[in-house]
Amino acid sequence: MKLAIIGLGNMGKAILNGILKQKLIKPENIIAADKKFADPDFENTDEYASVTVTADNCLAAQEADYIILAVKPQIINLVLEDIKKVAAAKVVISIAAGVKTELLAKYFGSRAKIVRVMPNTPALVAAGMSAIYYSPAVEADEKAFVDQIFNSLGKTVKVKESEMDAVTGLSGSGPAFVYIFIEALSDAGVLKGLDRKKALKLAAQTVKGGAEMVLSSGKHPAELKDMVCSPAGTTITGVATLEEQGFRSSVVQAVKTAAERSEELGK
Ligand SMILES: NC(=O)C1=CN([C@@H]2O[C@H](COP(=O)(O)OP(=O)(O)OC[C@H]3O[C@@H](n4cnc5c(N)ncnc54)[C@H](O)[C@@H]3O)[C@@H](O)[C@H]2O)C=CC1
Ligand SMILES: O=C(O)[C@@H]1CCC=N1
Repeated sequence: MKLAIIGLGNMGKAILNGILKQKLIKPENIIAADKKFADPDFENTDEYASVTVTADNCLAAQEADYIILAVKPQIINLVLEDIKKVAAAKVVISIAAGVKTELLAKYFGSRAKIVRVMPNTPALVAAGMSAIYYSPAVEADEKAFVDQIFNSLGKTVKVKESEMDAVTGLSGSGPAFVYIFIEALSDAGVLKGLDRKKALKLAAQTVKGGAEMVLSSGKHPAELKDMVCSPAGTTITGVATLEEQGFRSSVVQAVKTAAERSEELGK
């Protein structure tokens, strides 16, 4: 199986490097296309050394059986124009926020094999979360291969296409919200006298540990929170402050507005 990845920015690179680390597809079967490769100053450093690189989207699409579109929603039409003549019978996997299968079908036809995936950047360390929607024409063996790609990068979940904007606001954008939380936790540690390195380690491992508890204990987050809160203790004092400061509602608004932006991008 040959895979083309078109758009090697933050997410395209996370997917490529994740796949290479997991050794799921041999590097010689991967072709990476990005307009930046046409830049005379571009150096094919270690990052891409093992895969074929090109600035020609059409060539990449022509060579491949599976094509991942990892370009910004705002320019996806340009890329679809580039590849429409050669990609109609292939499996086209778009990760672009908001871009609907309806738009892709305008280029490849209503019976095209279109997949929408909303991954996230922790794919780079095999801790990604990808939501997948298959259009009806995608065959079982093709679904199995796409599942395998994204399972190798972390966890996957199947969603309806109508759920994609919500997923984008939550797990697509979510890592940025989590990083801000981790940064704020470690800032607070520094404020209270810890050195930065120690504070960051304490903060990141605490978030990781909390996530592991939710995923593996089967307990509701509220119950896990209650287990940390001693009567008149330190934690409930901090929890009361978070509630006073509107932490919960800030998070809800962040995901809601991110999801709404995804809806807008799809119009
Ligand atoms: N960054 C993230 O965490 C996530 C991004 N996505 C989606 O992934 C897509 C890419 O996002 P990022 O990687 O963040 O963007 P980015 O801006 O980092 O990367 C986009 C890449 O596309 C290349 N490009 C621009 N025009 C091109 C063209 N005509 N032909 C070929 N390549 C071209 C750029 O040179 C750049 O390397 C977007 O649609 C976004 O919605 C989805 C999930 C998470
Ligand atoms: O910010 C964005 O638009 C993309 C989609 C999800 C994460 N990053």
